[in-house]
Amino acid sequence: MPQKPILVGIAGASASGKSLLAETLVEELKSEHLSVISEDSYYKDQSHLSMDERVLTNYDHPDAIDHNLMLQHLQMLKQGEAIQVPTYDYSIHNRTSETRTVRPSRVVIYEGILLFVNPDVRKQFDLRFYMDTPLDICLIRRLQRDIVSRGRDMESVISQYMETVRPMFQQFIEPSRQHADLIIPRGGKNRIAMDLIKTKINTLIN
Ligand SMILES: Nc1ncnc2c1ncn2[C@@H]1O[C@H](COP(=O)(O)OP(=O)(O)O)[C@@H](O)[C@H]1O
Ligand SMILES: O=c1ccn([C@@H]2O[C@H](COP(=O)(O)O)[C@@H](O)[C@H]2O)c(=O)[nH]1
Repeated sequence: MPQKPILVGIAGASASGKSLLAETLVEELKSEHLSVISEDSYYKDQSHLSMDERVLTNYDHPDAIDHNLMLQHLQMLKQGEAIQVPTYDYSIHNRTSETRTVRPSRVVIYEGILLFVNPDVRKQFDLRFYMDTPLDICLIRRLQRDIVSRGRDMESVISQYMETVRPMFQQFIEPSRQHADLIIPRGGKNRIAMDLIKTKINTLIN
């Protein structure tokens, strides 16, 4: 009988601490039981566009993400099947030619800004968490992270933030918090929230 994993979704603004929460759960729970997948892996292929055109894509709009493929993957995991997750390179704003095999571990965590916007996708998650970190803190963290790790400069991070990141947060991401089971204030270092989530996941695993 194939294993049917528990699917966990962590949504919230960019740089709200979604990845940190997911990574901390992997560290603190038995890691062989957990896999983490980023929604960013599902950005649509942009090989047909030049670099100048890719820079203009609105990466915070639901249309930028292949939620059909994500839905198919979530359903496959539920049936105990392994999936081939695309890999994404932020420095070229495109998928690479590689994929990553993810097997249906006991718990599969998806983290991403737009996970709860599409009704078919969000209903696949058994547990839905929303990181409720103040936007000014997210912006400061995003500036640091994107310059250090995603090959960006300050001017491009700020202009993208004003043109798309903030308006799309207000239009799509913030309203999607109503679909969460648990709202997590202060982000990925909220010890009490972390312990509650670990207890819940342990109960479901055992
Ligand atoms: N509670 C926190 N305190 C300090 N730094 C944090 C906290 N949460 C996240 N960070 C840092 O902020 C940046 C963005 O966090 P990350 O988890 O990558 O956000 P997301 O996955 O939501 O985009 C990272 O550099 C991370 O280490
Ligand atoms: O090519 C790209 C792809 C995405 N982005 C930005 O990434 C964030 C989502 O990732 P988080 O890890 O949740 O921050 C989104 O706000 C996009 O604007 C990008 O800049 N370039």
